[in-house]
Amino acid sequence: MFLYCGIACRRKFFWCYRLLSTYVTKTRYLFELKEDDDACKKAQQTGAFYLFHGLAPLLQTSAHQYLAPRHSLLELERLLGKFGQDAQRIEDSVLIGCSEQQEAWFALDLGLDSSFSIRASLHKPEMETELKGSFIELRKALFQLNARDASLLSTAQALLRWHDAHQFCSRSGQPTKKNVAGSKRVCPSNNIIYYPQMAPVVITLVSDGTRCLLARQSSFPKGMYSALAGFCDIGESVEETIRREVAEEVGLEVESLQYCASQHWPFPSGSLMIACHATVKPGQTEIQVNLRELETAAWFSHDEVATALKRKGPYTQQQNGTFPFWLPPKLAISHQLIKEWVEKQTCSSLPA
Ligand SMILES: NC(=O)C1=CN([C@@H]2O[C@H](COP(=O)(O)OP(=O)(O)OC[C@H]3O[C@@H](n4cnc5c(N)ncnc54)[C@H](O)[C@@H]3O)[C@@H](O)[C@H]2O)C=CC1
Ligand SMILES: [Mg+2]
Repeated sequence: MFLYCGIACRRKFFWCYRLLSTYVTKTRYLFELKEDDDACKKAQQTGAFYLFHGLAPLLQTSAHQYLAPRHSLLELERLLGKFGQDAQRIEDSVLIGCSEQQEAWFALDLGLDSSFSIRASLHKPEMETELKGSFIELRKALFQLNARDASLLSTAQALLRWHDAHQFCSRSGQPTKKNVAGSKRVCPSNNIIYYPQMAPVVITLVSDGTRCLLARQSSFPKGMYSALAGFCDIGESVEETIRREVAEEVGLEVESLQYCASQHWPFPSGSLMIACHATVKPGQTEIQVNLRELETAAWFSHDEVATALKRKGPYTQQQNGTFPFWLPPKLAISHQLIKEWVEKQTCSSLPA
């Protein structure tokens, strides 16, 4: 969809009109809100707020799914007033996106202590009743949200967590101040700017040509296997991380690395998951599991993996005491990576 629109430029009275897509318009609007505190404050007047409590989003249940309700500034001010909290607390909110009609979306945590309100966490049950919802841990709810809400709430949680953990300048020890959008914090005593950070993680599906290697950490739900994942060490390229992680975790050497996709992942504190395929070097298929990192790892055939992709939960214990072999749900990037491998294998086995 294309429309005519005006983009407010820094220089007063200078407007340029040209054909821009809705996406570009939206992107430029968000950029403006991050750069201009007054514009962002104005956007809060007509904007909508996603609420959190102790980093758990407010959710409502609807037909086996969770919905994330939004509240206007007026509703939020009323709520804070009712619970004896200062409306200044709204200054803790962070910008997380906007609609195509340029309604700005913010996230606010009502449970974290802030300079505007301490001991806020006391009101959680009463707030849930008032808001007709529950504050549910994101880890439990993520896969029962639609893709848009999952992405917005993941961003919001990572950003709220980052602000909560970066209240002070690591050089001067003085309190830092966030800009209105929450895209940075500044130390007033030395002007050091802190930007929200995320940790790059590589997730790799290793193949030997016909089988793929899947592994379990003891913290995974019973029966679930996934591709190998690991944080990038400082100074490493993505390719170096893949080679090191595969060697560390399963004792194999890989080559023919191929990028698949990426995804923001809010756990443990905001990661950029970079998904890749890799092939083991010829003759290197014997797995040596690093038990400090993994519970187990094994090679799986195309048919085993294709069947597991189609399997639907709940994955309950079977009569023989074991759990069925299953794979991460659709929203997880590992699912996409494994699905892509299955599709490639299917194509390559078709007669030419
Ligand atoms: N979205 C998805 O489909 C999947 C996501 N993951 C995520 O990938 C991430 C990395 O996987 P792991 O196998 O746990 O990594 P890993 O193999 O690097 O091992 C984790 C260890 O790395 C160290 N570490 C180094 N840098 C770290 C950092 N910035 N933050 C935290 N720990 C750091 C810690 O000692 C930690 O115990 C996890 O957060 C996990 O949630 C894992 C599998 C699937
Ligand atoms: Mg790992």
